[in-house]
Amino acid sequence: MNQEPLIRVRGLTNRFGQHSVHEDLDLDLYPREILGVVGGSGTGKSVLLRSIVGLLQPSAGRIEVFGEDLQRLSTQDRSRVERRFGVLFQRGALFTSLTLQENVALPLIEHIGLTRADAEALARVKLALAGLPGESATQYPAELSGGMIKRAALARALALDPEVLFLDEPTAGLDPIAAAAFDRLILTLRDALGLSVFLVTHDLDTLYAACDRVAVLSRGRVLVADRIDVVEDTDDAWIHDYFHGPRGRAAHLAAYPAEES
Ligand SMILES: Nc1ncnc2c1ncn2[C@@H]1O[C@H](COP(=O)(O)OP(=O)(O)OP(=O)(O)O)[C@@H](O)[C@H]1O
Repeated sequence: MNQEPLIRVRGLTNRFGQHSVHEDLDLDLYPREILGVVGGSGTGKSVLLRSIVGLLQPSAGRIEVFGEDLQRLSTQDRSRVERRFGVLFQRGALFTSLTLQENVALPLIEHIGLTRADAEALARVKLALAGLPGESATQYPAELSGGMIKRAALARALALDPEVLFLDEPTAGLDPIAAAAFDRLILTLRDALGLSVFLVTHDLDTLYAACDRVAVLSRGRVLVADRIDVVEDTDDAWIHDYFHGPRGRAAHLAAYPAEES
């Protein structure tokens, strides 16, 4: 890509005691791209996400975001940078005792100081943006399907108009139809809002349907980060098993039906 990356990770190292998760890891996220991050269980996908969004202090390395080195910033400047991120965590984490519009309004009240009425009005816009019907605004998470909860969590991640969206396994636990609809929503939001998306996933269909590039984590580093056709052809045992196993082949054929013979 001949653009400057929005996020540049260099030499990232993360260790927990004797356990090394990342060793000298490099990765870039470019403007308006959807980057899928995959790898076996425990390869450090979530730890990488948490390092970038500032929830985890890396053992070593540099993370530049919007041209600024996160580690060199004051706490105040860091939170200014981190406000430009929207994060959807693996377990959705909505407050069960709040309605959807109250959940989404919360960051608007806390971070921007909107009045409750204004925040809830804006929250309803965000819920609509995430594809939820108007009546869902006054519902509680327990009243909703898994797919709707994911959409509500996405609406909350979008509350502060982020430039970069971090999604940790957004389609986990969704049925295939809801998962495919969520993939389309991510694409639509990227196109409409010009977002860049860092998407940790195990979902092969999401990789084919939504991602511009795929980064594979293995043995503490990024083994390859490229278009999916290049990644598929990378000579590595895990990549071979993942992309050329039965599920991988099915996802590939769904994306390229003309190849079916
Ligand atoms: N705070 C922590 N303290 C100690 N070890 C940790 C901590 N956070 C993560 N780890 C370890 O780091 C490794 C990578 O964890 P991580 O959650 O990033 O994996 P992952 O690739 O996202 O896995 P999965 O696909 O199963 O979600 C794991 O071995 C995990 O136990």
